[in-house]
Amino acid sequence: MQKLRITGGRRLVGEVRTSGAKNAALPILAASILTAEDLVLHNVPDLADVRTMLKLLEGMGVSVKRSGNDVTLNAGALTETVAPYELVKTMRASILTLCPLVARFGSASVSLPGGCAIGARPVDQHIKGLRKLGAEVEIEHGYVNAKSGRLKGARIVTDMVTVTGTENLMMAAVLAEGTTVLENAAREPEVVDLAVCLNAMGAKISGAGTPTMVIEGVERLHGAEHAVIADRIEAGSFMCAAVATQGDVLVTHCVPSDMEAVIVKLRETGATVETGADWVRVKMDKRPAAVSLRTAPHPAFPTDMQAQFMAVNALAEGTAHITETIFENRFMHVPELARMGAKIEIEGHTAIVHGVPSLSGADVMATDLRASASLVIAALAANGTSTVDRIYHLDRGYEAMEAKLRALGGDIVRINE
Ligand SMILES: CC(=O)N[C@H]1[C@@H](OP(=O)(O)OP(=O)(O)OC[C@H]2O[C@@H](n3ccc(=O)[nH]c3=O)[C@H](O)[C@@H]2O)O[C@H](CO)[C@@H](O)[C@@H]1O
Ligand SMILES: C=C(OP(=O)(O)O)C(=O)O
Repeated sequence: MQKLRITGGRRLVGEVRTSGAKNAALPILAASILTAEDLVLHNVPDLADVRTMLKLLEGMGVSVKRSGNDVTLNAGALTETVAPYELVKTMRASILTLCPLVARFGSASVSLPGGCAIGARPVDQHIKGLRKLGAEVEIEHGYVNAKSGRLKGARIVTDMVTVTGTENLMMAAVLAEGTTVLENAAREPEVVDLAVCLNAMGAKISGAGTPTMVIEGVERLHGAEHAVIADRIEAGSFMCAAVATQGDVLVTHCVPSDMEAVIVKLRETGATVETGADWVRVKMDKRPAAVSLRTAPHPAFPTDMQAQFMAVNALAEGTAHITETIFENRFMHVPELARMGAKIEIEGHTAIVHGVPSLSGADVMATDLRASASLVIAALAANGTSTVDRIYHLDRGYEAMEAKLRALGGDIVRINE
């Protein structure tokens, strides 16, 4: 089992390049199903989840050529419209193959992803929306089985803002007959990136990035070339690490305007945050001030940055209230941070973090993707050595994280134990 061994107490200083966004790359890879022509993608991060999505698509008959961060997909010979449980259970984003399969082939059988460590994560809104577009959808033996002729445009209002739901339904609507209006659509930059890619493939989507998207269906999509946007969560994780270690880090190749809520909170810690067109520099020369926050859909503070900010608050001066409104069980990092000396109480959806002057290195266990990042940040700032176990969670979503942190001066190595 691989672990990270981290000896804390070193300021992170230097420059780090942001990778492509996992949460944009995965839906865009699934969009390759929508055309028989080549989809040429750049800036695709090398992550466990990306490898899983490519394996899933290859299993369906999609041809995949990969060279570094460039991937060319061709679904011209796709013959299999089943997403099996064995792959889906390792990556929820597999559900994103459902709507493109139904839209282009009129049938799909995709394993239900089920819950995961952070919450129940149902997909009822995807199913409801797909039915509204005219598909027959049944749940049988743990699979979502869908059938339809050509889908028909409709007005769909989701009960809540759902990122994957918006993405899936966009991919159904692009090939439907007539116009679809998606109300209460997610506004995340990754949703916008998918829309940009789909429009490059010939789709007619307007309003991406607003709560109302209008999608005029077309008969077919064609090939396209697209570069995946920067990973705002990876960039934000490095920014938190800079604050926690009282460092000075220039994060390049990112989109500061996609990270406004995070940048506001970083400034509240007392850090100096400068931004340019595609970079953010975070400088910190003192113990951070405690910063309260509440997660909510974009453009509010992202749930995917909650755990990393918890690590900063664990070391802060004062008490912070962190309220998680998206997932019912996204505080699994709390008991692990406590092993490092953090003082955190949980009351319902809120974690009350009483900052301590220093954390101490300990053996801790990652429970999910962003919890892993939180533990790494805490360990980089702690006195002494920590080991972070179960880093396969981290490898799902961070490209070369330990190499990037080492280049900033962090004492971090991957060990096999
Ligand atoms: C709005 C939001 O912040 N979404 C986050 C969510 O996206 P992800 O797409 O995984 O989750 P959704 O946005 O779909 O879910 C938002 C909320 O709606 C609920 N829901 C969703 C779909 C559905 O059919 N039924 C239903 O009840 C979920 O349980 C959750 O409480 O997790 C990702 C990974 O951490 C984050 O990158 C996204 O920022
Ligand atoms: C939890 C995450 O991913 P997923 O939705 O793939 O589980 C995440 O990106 O933080």
